[in-house]
Amino acid sequence: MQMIEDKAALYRFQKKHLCKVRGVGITLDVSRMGFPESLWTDMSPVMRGVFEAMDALEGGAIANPDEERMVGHYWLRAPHLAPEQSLSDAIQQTTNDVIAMADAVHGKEVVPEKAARFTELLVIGIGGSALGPQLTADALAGKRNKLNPHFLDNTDPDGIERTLLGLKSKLKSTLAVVISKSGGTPETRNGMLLAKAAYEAQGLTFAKHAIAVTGVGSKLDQVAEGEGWLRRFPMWDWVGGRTSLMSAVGLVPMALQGINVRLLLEGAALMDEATREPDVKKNPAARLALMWHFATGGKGERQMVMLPYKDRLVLLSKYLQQLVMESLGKAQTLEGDSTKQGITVFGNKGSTDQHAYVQQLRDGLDDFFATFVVVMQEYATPGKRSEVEVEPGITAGDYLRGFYMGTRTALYESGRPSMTILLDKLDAKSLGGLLALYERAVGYYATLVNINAYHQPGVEAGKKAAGVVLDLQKRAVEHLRGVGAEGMTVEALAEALGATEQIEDLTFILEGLAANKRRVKRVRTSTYAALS
Ligand SMILES: O=P(O)(O)OC[C@H]1O[C@](O)(CO)[C@@H](O)[C@@H]1O
Repeated sequence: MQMIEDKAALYRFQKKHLCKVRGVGITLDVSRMGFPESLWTDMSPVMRGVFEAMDALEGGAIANPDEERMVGHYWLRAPHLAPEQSLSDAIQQTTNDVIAMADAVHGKEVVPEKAARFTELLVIGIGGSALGPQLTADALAGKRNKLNPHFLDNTDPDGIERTLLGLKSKLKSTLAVVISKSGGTPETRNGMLLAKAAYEAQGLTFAKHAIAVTGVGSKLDQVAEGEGWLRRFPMWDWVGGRTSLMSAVGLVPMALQGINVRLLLEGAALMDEATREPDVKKNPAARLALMWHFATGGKGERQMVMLPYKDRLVLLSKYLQQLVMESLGKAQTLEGDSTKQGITVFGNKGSTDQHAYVQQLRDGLDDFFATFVVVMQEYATPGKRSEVEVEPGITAGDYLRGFYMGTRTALYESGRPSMTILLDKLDAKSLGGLLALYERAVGYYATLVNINAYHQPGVEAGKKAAGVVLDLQKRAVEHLRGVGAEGMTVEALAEALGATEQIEDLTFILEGLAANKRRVKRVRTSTYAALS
């Protein structure tokens, strides 16, 4: 990495290369990335093609060729840019409907079956249908939420039970929002069915407490319609799960919690305007993508370590993990040639990480670049508290900024690249801007390395394989039922089911059922029988 030893020269370099988006209060500082000054000019011709591809995408091209879909998340915050009037109308109508619905819930026009008002919000979804709402719920929570958010984002029965038990006496005043673009994701379906059972166990009708966000006509949509749920909001095939926060997927939970969704959309729209700038030096998303490209050699050679110095942003790295890794982790170029692409993302929060993995970042493997996310204003309303001084003239917040600066310097001194994203303050507008910045940087980077950022074929492979395993379980249990108390060895069972190649899976299935005292017991080593 190209270092600038002289502090005054480094300061001049930093000032020269700062990129500010004033309307959203976000500044990108790439001065510690160790790049040559010629990079912007060298990459400008390549970036022209990248900008053209983005223009085409925003204009409604089939930018996701494998799924033959348009890619329209930028229209969600600028509906007038959608390529068809019907799409603009649908976006505007949905946003208005979501806000009106949340107002009706807050104003007690929509009330639960057996309680005076809704006070809790149970969001059921996974991946792109959970990570954004989880991030915003934590980052933008007010002193008092209009509805308090809770999440079911897995098919772990213990995790689900824990959340539902936590809600127990409040379930009657809990509004469940089930979110699934496809409407067929098993984890979400399972969470919904377990939640439904909990409502019913308390004599409550789930439908009178439930809202669906899903594709029109999906399995979930049919269930919601058939059972007469409170509301259904649409999700469109031209919005990817990992970029769906600004569709009904994110707007419904955010609006119900009491977050100003219009401000979030405004921040994203402002960032979109700034990142459409064709001059690389003035375009923060282009700079970000180029920094990733420079740092990783365009081959993912370094990992992206996210270090937000803000507790409220602790979920940012999880959110970006999906956005970046599901988008960029690809095996084929756009032409179908073999490649191995991706950038590994991890992180937690500063300065907490100082006491965990920063030791390795400073002294160990040189295989990453750090991204510090720093929020200048400590509280939403500065100057309104009498601050505790932890040392004469020094507060906890001073320490937080001090640790950021200290860690940045320590990394630089050991030749480790880092960049900083500085937020003037954290609110719906700046968070909308920050997420829009990453969305576009991911899009630009994908074009730089010539891949489709908008599909996820690898995930589908795992889902199919899980389906095969569950089918094997059903057949195994059925067969053991006909065998009697003496049971069968796993080898004999595999033979009988014509599944000798799946004997490892079969063993794990039987062990899992026996461990949970469900349907199967182990009678001897490697021998199982059906539970009577
Ligand atoms: O919203 P859905 O269709 O339930 O999908 C949830 C998530 O599953 C994925 O397809 C990956 O399994 C993500 O891309 C998506 O965000």
